[in-house]
Amino acid sequence: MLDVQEVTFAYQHKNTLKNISFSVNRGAHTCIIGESGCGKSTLLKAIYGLLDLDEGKVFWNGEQVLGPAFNLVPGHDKMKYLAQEDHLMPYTTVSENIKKFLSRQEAQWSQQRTEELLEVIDMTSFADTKVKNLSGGQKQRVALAQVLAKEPELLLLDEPFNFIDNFRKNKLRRNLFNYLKKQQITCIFATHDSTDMLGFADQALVMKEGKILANASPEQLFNEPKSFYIASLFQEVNQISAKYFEGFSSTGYFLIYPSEIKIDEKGQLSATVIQSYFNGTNHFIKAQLKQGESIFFLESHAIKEKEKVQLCLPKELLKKRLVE
Ligand SMILES: Nc1ncnc2c1ncn2[C@@H]1O[C@H](COP(=O)(O)OP(=O)(O)OP(=O)(O)O)[C@@H](O)[C@H]1O
Repeated sequence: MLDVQEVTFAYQHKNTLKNISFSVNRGAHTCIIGESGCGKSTLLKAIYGLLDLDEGKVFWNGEQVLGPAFNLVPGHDKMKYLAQEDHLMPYTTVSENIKKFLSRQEAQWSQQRTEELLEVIDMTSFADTKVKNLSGGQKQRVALAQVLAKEPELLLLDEPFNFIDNFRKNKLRRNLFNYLKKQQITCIFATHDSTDMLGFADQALVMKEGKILANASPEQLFNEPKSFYIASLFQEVNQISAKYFEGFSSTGYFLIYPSEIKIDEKGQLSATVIQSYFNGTNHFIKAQLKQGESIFFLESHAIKEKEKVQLCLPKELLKKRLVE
């Protein structure tokens, strides 16, 4: 189990991590999500022991993880950390790059493990290709296989899919997280992408300006976001004043996703359509409420500019999406 206790850290004088505490159970997958610069990479480095903390402690299975001031070789030996930049050997093949990191060297075992990891990263056909001839996304996948090769107990991944195209990303995410669950490897990964979080994390930590704003399951964060910042991690969200609805306070607002709003002649809100954007499955419609604010919703067909619509927000959602 990982136990992070009241960790505070500053690069110069500005605190980058502020009083961070959380724990992760063995085999669980935890995602750290938040806007650029909020401290995700710094938190991963703190967990791995690459930083000397100003305050607080990190424990892995009861043993304290110490920073570089106490460790000749920074980084905990039961963990592996994959940074955003890779350290591959460009003039050797993909297979050799993976083999070099295997914990044992017997030929047959080593060959089997390499083949297994090539499958996880979906690069079996590139086994004999030199790394210098790979694309950025392919290199990122080889770097991923290298950290898996060491059979870590805890895997720390910093934006592991950011150079990988959408087509490959889905398969890679499924392969990787299934492999980690099978091997009972605990994983903490930083991401900007809510799809990484929704489908593959058991627990999500939302960070903003060096603090943890929320620690919950991805479903809970999606269904009951406590702030506009949290809801916006998932998709463009509507922030609609509560004063337009009978029985609610005049200061609060509702957070409603575009897909949850329906056109209905008995709907509570009157709006005028401004523009329709085709997104492949639906049309994303921007409209203006009669009170002046913008509102976004989804429809199966495009709607002409200036057309008047009545919009309905499901009553059952209003209570749990009210932010005071
Ligand atoms: N080596 C460093 N020296 C000084 N400041 C740093 C250093 N590394 C990061 N920072 C600053 O610390 C803050 C947090 O950076 P960090 O890289 O942890 O954010 P992040 O959430 O991982 O961002 P991104 O999503 O863009 O990778 C930023 O303001 C950044 O400029």
